[in-house]
Amino acid sequence: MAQSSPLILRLVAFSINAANRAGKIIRDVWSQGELGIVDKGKNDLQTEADRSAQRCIIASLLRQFPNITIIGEEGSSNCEVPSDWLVTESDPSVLQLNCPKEFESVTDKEVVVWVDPLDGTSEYTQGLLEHVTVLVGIAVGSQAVGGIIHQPYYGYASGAESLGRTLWGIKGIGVGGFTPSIPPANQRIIATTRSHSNALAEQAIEALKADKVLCVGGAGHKVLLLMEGKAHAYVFARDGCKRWDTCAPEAVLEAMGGRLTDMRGNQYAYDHNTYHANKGGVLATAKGEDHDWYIRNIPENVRESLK
Ligand SMILES: Nc1ncnc2c1ncn2[C@@H]1O[C@H](COP(=O)(O)O)[C@@H](OP(=O)(O)O)[C@H]1O
Ligand SMILES: [Mg+2]
Ligand SMILES: [Mg+2]
Ligand SMILES: [Mg+2]
Repeated sequence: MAQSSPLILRLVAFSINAANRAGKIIRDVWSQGELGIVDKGKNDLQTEADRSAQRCIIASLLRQFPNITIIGEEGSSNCEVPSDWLVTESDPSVLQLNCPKEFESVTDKEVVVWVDPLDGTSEYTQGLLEHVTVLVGIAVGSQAVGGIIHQPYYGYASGAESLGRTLWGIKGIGVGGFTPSIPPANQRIIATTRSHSNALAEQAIEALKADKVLCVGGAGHKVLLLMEGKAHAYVFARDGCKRWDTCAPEAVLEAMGGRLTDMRGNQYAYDHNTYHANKGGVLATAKGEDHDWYIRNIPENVRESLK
């Protein structure tokens, strides 16, 4: 790995390959058919794919970057992994990028990596495989700066021979791995949960008077819809999402010019001392959308309940 590249570029470049490797593990677990489903709480599923993908990503990252803080959804993991799970290479094109001045001298101590090894677990167990993503978010201080969204089953529905794609973004640089697009004018398409709704979340969707509501799985997948021009906003007006769900999506979306906040317009903090729960809900809007319009039109009682 080019040691001369700034840490933030090395982390994104390496995490692209780690997320790809985790995506292959997710496909292998699915095709072997033994999902090993556990409910961690209430409607909070974990499978062998979540566990193994997390071990792959964290073991690989820790070998390359032993002094950074890593927080993974599936808790502390055994880092003794099969040797073919250990990633050692980085994406060469990201290492060559020009790093924004403000991130040039970021050190290990300032970095937190938030890992969601499989986002959209509920949909994965139901065979809605294109909703699944692998999320690696890189925070500097409290800010989400870099993100990787790997979609292991991209191309599955169209019968593509080679599956998967990896999107990345770095604030101040931009995005890669896909063709950014903005959603159509004069329409409002809202993406929301299909497996974790409640009365509050429904009330918010109702109030926004969408032309179309897309109920789909995964925080990564919903933000992907915003970045490909298929939805204008992602609205999740309840608790339940966590920092590992939003760190990577926030960084990639904002690197492209969109926004991700809680339902009151506040950004989440991603430093190592922060809470994990996104108690204020999730409101993300595509590039060019009026984020504040959505905040103004969320009923006051909903915003008040999500403090
Ligand atoms: N009430 C809840 N309990 C547990 N996890 C929740 C939740 N609400 C949302 N999430 C998590 O937030 C992510 C996006 O949710 P959704 O797909 O419903 O929009 C999913 O991440 P994971 O699949 O990584 O757990 C989901 O499990
Ligand atoms: Mg989960
Ligand atoms: Mg998730
Ligand atoms: Mg997950």
